[in-house]
Amino acid sequence: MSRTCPAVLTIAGSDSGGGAGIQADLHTFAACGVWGASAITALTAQNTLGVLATHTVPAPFVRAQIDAVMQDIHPTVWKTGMLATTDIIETVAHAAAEYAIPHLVLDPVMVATSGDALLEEDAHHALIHRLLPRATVITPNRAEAEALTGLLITSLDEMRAAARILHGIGGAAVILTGGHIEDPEWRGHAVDLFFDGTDMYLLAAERITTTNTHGTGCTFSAALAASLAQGLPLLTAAQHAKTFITHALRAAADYQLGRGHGPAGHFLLAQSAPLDPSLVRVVRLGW
Ligand SMILES: Nc1ncnc2c1ncn2[C@@H]1O[C@H](COP(=O)(O)OP(=O)(O)OP(=O)(O)O)[C@@H](O)[C@H]1O
Ligand SMILES: Cc1ncc(COP(=O)(O)O)c(N)n1
Repeated sequence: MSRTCPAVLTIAGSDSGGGAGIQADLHTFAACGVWGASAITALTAQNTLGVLATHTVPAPFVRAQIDAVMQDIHPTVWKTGMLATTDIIETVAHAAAEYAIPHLVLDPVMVATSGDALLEEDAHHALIHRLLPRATVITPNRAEAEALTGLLITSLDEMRAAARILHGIGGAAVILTGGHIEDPEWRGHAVDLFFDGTDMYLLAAERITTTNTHGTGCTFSAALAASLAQGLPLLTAAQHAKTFITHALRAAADYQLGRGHGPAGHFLLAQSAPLDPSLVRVVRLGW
């Protein structure tokens, strides 16, 4: 008897260096044991030092890729990364509505670690008003949450305020990732904030000392999408994603790939011990 294979569709940009975007997503899906299909929104000529050039895919061709995957492979979870333009955002929002996709993980990619723009300025409005209302969960980092809310976010309290605003905009759950935030009470930890409109939790794990952080946000949200495709509830999926990225950053801490920010070690995970969920502390907060 044949088994169903959990599958995720990532709709994102290609990183020629392999550390972020579509490539990070597919590495992560494979490491998490789910099938990864892809619809590419843009080609970036990129390495660990930065983005040298971008070539955007026309929106109808993004739609053609989505249709080809959906009419045959039927992934139940979509994950979006670099969407580049308003046209592509609107195309993805339409398609998500037409296919009544059960879970959409929206990683609101705007700017690369290197500082290069990955989303047109005038596309922020479409991201908030067209796609966010279709999402199950949005996974902004500090800079993205600041751009979407207008708040300055330097502490856990400000993360909580931003999560409440973001939830209020589109009704999606929020996981505000705190790789670039150091709350004084949580020194030495990388802390993410989870808010689904009912419960607020903090997810904390050791902060790994490494410059190999390229694609960290993509990897976290891809692991989240993979866990949803495997049927885990959202908070459990978030815990798994946090465990996965902590292991992947640990695995990457002592190797060198490129001269800039090297990638997380998705592939090294397969060579080491199984994931240890006790690495992540989950603390319930009032809101
Ligand atoms: N140095 C670190 N040690 C441990 N975990 C980290 C570290 N940096 C980031 N993380 C974790 O990685 C995930 C993504 O975090 P982050 O907020 O850095 O996303 P991002 O800014 O989109 O990533 P990127 O650096 O790729 O742009 C979160 O779970 C965060 O807590
Ligand atoms: C195609 C693509 N998608 C996403 C990112 C963000 O990743 P990071 O913030 O680590 O640069 C990127 N650099 N390139």
